[in-house]
Amino acid sequence: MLKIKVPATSANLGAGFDTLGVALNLYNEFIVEESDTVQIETYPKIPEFENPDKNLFVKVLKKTCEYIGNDFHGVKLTQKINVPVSRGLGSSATAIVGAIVAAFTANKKVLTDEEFFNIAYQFEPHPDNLLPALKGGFITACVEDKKTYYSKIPFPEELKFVVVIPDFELSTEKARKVLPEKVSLEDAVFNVQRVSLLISSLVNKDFDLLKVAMNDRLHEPYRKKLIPNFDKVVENALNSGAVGVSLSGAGSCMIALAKENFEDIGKSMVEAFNEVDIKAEYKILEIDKEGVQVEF
Ligand SMILES: Nc1ncnc2c1ncn2[C@@H]1O[C@H](COP(=O)(O)OP(=O)(O)OP(=O)(O)O)[C@@H](O)[C@H]1O
Ligand SMILES: N[C@@H](CCO)C(=O)O
Repeated sequence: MLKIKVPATSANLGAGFDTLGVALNLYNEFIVEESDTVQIETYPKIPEFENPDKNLFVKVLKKTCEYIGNDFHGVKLTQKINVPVSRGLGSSATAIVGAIVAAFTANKKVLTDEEFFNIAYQFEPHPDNLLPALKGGFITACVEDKKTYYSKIPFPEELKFVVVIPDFELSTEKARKVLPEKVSLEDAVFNVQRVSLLISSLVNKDFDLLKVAMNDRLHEPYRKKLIPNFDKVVENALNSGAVGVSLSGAGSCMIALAKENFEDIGKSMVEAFNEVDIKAEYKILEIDKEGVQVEF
């Protein structure tokens, strides 16, 4: 029996589109036991996830066994799901990372980064979610000539994340379809300037710069049409003391960075969604430094 615990992630942080990601202390747990058939239980119950042909964890587990060269006979999988699904908190990355690590651990194989990406990218081509889920912490990544390069960035202990979770799903697929194929040089420069400032202001603890540094022109202007009252959520969070706010991943969650007033910020973001008749809840989270954890 293996117990795999994988953290939620928040990709982008505004200007770091497809580049930056952070692991959060909210976890999905996957309990993996030997079986000759595929049996899946989810807590809370999500019938779609109990379908052996559709479950992402099982698909990745099968593919990884094939990659390793072992026949896949079945699995008894128990999922304890705490990461909201299709909300921009890396739920798919938890399943992909969990399954790859489970298969390598069960087969007593060492997982290299290259092997990890070879398998993981067949399911999700976004290192900004995959890497924090695997390694923990705050990570910047890029892919060049099919190779992934990444580096961990120290994250200031002073900051916490206030995440507002609206009561509607937004798949990454849908949120990518609204993006333009080309952007202007002006918008590209806008983001290069801000993502550089974002990293520097976090490392140097110049938190007053984050409000500007998290601004983005590559994805949020297009995606905010899918998030009712987006601007008001941002405004309320900043007025309640957040130092920066962005969409989390591809949405629908939004995430505020703050040193204090966490409850007020969370309530104010929920209120903005409630104004347009959308139920929402908030969570106050911290960075997860460890990434995926395995218990035998
Ligand atoms: N615990 C899980 N078990 C099996 N499949 C899952 C699980 N969690 C998520 N998935 C799969 O991942 C899909 C959601 O992935 P999607 O990339 O759209 O959103 P996300 O990962 O939550 O958000 P983002 O990528 O923006 O952070 C679900 O529809 C489901 O197919
Ligand atoms: N960087 C990705 C993360 C979602 O997987 C996006 O924003 O589409």
